[in-house]
Amino acid sequence: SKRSLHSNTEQFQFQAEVSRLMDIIIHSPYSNKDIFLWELISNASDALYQIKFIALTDKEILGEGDNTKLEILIKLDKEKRILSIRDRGIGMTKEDLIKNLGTIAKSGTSAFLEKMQTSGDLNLIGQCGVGFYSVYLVADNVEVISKHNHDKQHVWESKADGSFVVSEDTYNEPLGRGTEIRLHLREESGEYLEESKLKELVKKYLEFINFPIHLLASKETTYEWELQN
Ligand SMILES: COC(=O)c1c(O)cc(O)c(Cl)c1CCC(=O)Nc1cc(O)c(OC)cc1O
Repeated sequence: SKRSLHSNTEQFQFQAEVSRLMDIIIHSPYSNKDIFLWELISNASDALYQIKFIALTDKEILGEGDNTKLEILIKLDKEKRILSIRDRGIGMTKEDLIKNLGTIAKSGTSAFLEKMQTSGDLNLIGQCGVGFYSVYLVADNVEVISKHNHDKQHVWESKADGSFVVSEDTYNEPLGRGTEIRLHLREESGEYLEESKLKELVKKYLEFINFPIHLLASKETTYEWELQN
């Protein structure tokens, strides 16, 4: 197999429920795939709230410089067809990556899976904290890079064969703190590399998000929205 780009790579199997959920999502006739962006932006917002809450009593936890900027960055890389959503939230340790993205330990998830299988209503997905998996509506390969204050930076990557790998990240730029989701978009999902589409979607969600969102459309162009609230 392809030599891994990272050092000490470990391979894991998705929990059975996760594989089933991914199959439902990948094969869902679901027309409105836009929900993946909402799920990622709201996960980023949750992670930013978590670090902001801890910082109320522990000022040092934010570090200094860029690490103190509680914001969400969306980057479009048209050449590589990668859409990435980055936050400086609390981030995840290696164990968090394995637990949070490999198992759906949430209670009632299997009941939810049944309901969604029949109703096909993917909008429910955010209810059980499994909104992350909506990325498979638009991406065939997903990398999650994360840096938590209590661990080194790691990268999680899902494989087409239903497994995933977690490695120490000796390759990507240091995040400082937080998580970056890198979506290798499917052939038919190129619309999510268009600035106009992203601007329209981000504007729609802005009223629900209490952190700045920056869209880095290309090396030259960055869009910043002042907070609506
Ligand atoms: C801490 O959350 C994150 O680092 C994070 C983020 O900043 C942006 C994202 O798009 C995502 Cl997906 C995450 C991870 C969120 C997550 O999956 N949390 C999570 C999931 C679980 O199944 C769980 O059950 C034990 C606990 C979780 O925190």
